[in-house]
Amino acid sequence: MAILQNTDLRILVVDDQESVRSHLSHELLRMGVEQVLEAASAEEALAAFEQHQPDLVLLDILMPGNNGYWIAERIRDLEDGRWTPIIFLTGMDRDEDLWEGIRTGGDDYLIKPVRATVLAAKIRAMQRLLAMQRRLVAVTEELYEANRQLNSLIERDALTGLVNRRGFDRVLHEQIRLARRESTPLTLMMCDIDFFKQYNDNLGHPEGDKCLKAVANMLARTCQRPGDLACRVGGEEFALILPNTPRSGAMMFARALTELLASGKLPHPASPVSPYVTVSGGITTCVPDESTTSMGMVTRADEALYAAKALGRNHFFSYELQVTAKDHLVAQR
Ligand SMILES: Nc1nc2c(ncn2[C@@H]2O[C@H](COP(=O)(O)OP(=O)(O)OP(=O)(O)O)[C@@H](O)[C@H]2O)c(=O)[nH]1
Repeated sequence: MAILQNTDLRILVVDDQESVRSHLSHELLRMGVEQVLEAASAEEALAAFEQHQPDLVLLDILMPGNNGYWIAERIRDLEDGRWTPIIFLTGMDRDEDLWEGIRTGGDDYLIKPVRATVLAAKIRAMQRLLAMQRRLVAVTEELYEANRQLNSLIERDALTGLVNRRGFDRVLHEQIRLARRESTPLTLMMCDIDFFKQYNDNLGHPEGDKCLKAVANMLARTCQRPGDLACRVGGEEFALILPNTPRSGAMMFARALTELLASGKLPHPASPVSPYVTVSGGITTCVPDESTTSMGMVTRADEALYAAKALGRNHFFSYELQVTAKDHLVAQR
């Protein structure tokens, strides 16, 4: 009669004696175990363990070659965050043997001959522990995923969907470290919608929100490489973190953004500089060294943005560019 319930259990029986293995297999199947695997040596046991990942192992101790203690230790090494119950089934009845069995990784220790009901009870107890352990793993994974989602929400701007100031601070810090380690150029671009106050005053706050979303969308579209990141760092202020981007690349980026905005033709009836929405941008590029900080880069980009505004807005400005680009890009020094 099947005395074990819900036994989709796969059990590995390790014993060098064929008669013991087949007797145990027969008993286990009679109890209701779904599948029994047999191994006659340490090598066979480990191969079967790796290939079939049994739910439980019944392990003899005295065998030619490596013994059961050795197998238990290897099994514990092979488990990667998992836990497989191991029950020793042996004729060795000294307390020291039992101690060694538990020490090397066994979870229980039974002395042969073992009555079927006792074995079934022990397996049942292990099944319960196994179910708890699996639930714990599942809950840990759920928690990890929930935490990941929470973190990404915390770093997201609700209106535009871009990374917010908090995420910007973290990523910029990380990218400075990375660029310093790899000696690669890092570009930071701070952008600001021109005369946005007038936009709001003229068309109303809801339209202002739509405009912010549209500009955010364009910024995100301009970020084409996987490392590029568009962020909303303030009301109508955006930042772009562009790893591995030298000054020439920063200039191309600014041009692409300006062209995208120009083609978008978002009406801005209150703007003194254009009938359409424009942005100004401050750019800084460097190969970070020990003295480079997030705050230093942001300050430098902000100063460049201020200069771009002073030049009449609808400009990108960098203190570090060597050449003057046509139209909207201005370089100095
Ligand atoms: N619609 C909307 N407006 C916002 C939001 N956050 C900030 N603003 C507005 O953005 C405007 C920013 O104004 P200013 O800092 O004077 O900037 P500006 O008018 O663009 O001037 P310049 O940058 O010098 O061209 C303010 O009117 C804010 O109310 C938002 O989430 N939605």
